[in-house]
Amino acid sequence: MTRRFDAIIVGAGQAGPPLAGRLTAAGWKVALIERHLFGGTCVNTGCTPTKAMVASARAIHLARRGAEFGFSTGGEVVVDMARVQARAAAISAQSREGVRGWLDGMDGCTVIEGHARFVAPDTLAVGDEHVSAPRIFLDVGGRAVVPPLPGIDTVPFLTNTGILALREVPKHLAVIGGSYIGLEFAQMFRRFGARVTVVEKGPHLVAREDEAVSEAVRGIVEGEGIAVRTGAECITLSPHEDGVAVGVACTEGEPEVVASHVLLAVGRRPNTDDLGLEAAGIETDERGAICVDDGLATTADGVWALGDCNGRGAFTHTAYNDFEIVAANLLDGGDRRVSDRVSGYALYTDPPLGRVGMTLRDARATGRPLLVASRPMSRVGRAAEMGETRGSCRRLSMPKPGASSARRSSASMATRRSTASSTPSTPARPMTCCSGRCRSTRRCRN
Ligand SMILES: Cc1cc2nc3c(=O)[nH]c(=O)nc-3n(C[C@H](O)[C@H](O)[C@H](O)COP(=O)(O)OP(=O)(O)OC[C@H]3O[C@@H](n4cnc5c(N)ncnc54)[C@H](O)[C@@H]3O)c2cc1C
Ligand SMILES: NC(=O)c1ccc[n+]([C@@H]2O[C@H](COP(=O)([O-])OP(=O)(O)OC[C@H]3O[C@@H](n4cnc5c(N)ncnc54)[C@H](O)[C@@H]3O)[C@@H](O)[C@H]2O)c1
Repeated sequence: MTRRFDAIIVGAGQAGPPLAGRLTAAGWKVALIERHLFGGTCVNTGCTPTKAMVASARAIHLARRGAEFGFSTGGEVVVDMARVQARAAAISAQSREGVRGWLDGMDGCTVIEGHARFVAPDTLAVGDEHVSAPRIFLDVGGRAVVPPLPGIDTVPFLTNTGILALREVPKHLAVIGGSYIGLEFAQMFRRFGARVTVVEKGPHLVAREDEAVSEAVRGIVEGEGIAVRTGAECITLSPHEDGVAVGVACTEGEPEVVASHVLLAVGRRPNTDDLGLEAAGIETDERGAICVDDGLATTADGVWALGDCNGRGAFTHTAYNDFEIVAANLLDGGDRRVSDRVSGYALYTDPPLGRVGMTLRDARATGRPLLVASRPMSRVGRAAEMGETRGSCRRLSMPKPGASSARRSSASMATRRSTASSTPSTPARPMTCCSGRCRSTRRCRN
């Protein structure tokens, strides 16, 4: 039997539930299919538990700095990892139940639990059942990449999911990958009391940023006692009596790091390999990201892809903004485009790194005149009062072609007040449709 709806949404992550809300409010009959945890990555194994743990780590860090602020805790700060873990899990659970309750109570929304797979362009199978609709929205997210590092099959390792279940502080955590996930976990576990080594194959940490920003971040984490090994292009893993031997012999320094635990934080891949996309004629690029046009339509009529699975952003705020674009275009007669989005980035180390708009490197590459203003946090009065003088803030401005005053600007800052993660809607640089192979460019435009 096939159940018919006006629309089907696959995935209850960051874009699916709000889209269900808008569509049902417009009178559509909607099916929302989720195969695992409501709220998706962000709520269950991403933003929510990690930021809860970042908060524990920061409280612990501040307690250790008590003397500086004028108090004493009467001895060494003792970390109870099981309680840190339980606190984060409870905050996640509350959010997950909130998403589930919202969908269950949504008039016109049918929640179906199970793995969805296309069997025809307008039909998905979920277990023994078939559901069909003229409009289908994919919000299937992604999962941690596990690269074929030599020895990977011979040792235990963690990803962002497994590390959240640790109830004891690792003796020595080796973090492979020095970007968002790697650095957030590296700093929090260092503050929990672990020895931590970050192993990054590129020459810099957080390589999307300007070199000076990357080096400032490196200085901050090294200042807390985290060892950083960059340029580690030939990492090997092998069993060791004390855990895992991580070979980093290709760089200067010790050729091997022996860790009790290894975290892989080397990127994410979209959950598109088991969706039956070929049955609907939906194309993907070489990373498995679904090819979409500027309005997030896929290469199949009546199918859209939102969030991490379309490769056009990998943040909660970009997934949510995808929902806003699709809903505005379908329901409000809008003509919103992904290429109109100014990307905002936030790395929740402490101090956090926030950036909206271009890097200095990209701005310089335009060849246009630039105004650059920067200030170390050590020269900001409020930062000194808060004891938060690490890092700096910077603002870039460039005149619009033909305009006399500086109109476009970007800002990056590593400061306590840079934690906003919303995305402004002023024009940004153009983005390409797909990151690589796209057999059809019918819907792909810059
Ligand atoms: C450790 C970590 C920390 C992060 N921290 C931040 C942060 O601080 N700020 C930020 O902006 N971003 C952060 N992110 C990124 C953020 O979590 C993602 O960008 C966001 O969750 C993407 O939302 P989504 O809706 O695209 O996908 P997801 O949230 O991954 O949701 C996809 C859902 O689809 C379901 N699904 C998949 N396939 C199927 C199928 N075939 N049938 C049925 N259901 C299916 C999945 O079970 C899942 O529930 C973090 C990510 C990680 C891993
Ligand atoms: N604060 C946030 O908003 C936040 C937090 C966590 C995750 N996220 C999202 O999740 C995505 C994934 O994060 P991520 O940090 O895993 O990936 P990433 O793509 O941001 O960075 C991966 C890092 O691993 C390195 N790397 C790749 N292969 C390697 C190898 N074999 N050995 C050593 N290093 C290697 C890369 O050079 C890069 O520095 C991010 O792009 C981001 O969008 C966001």
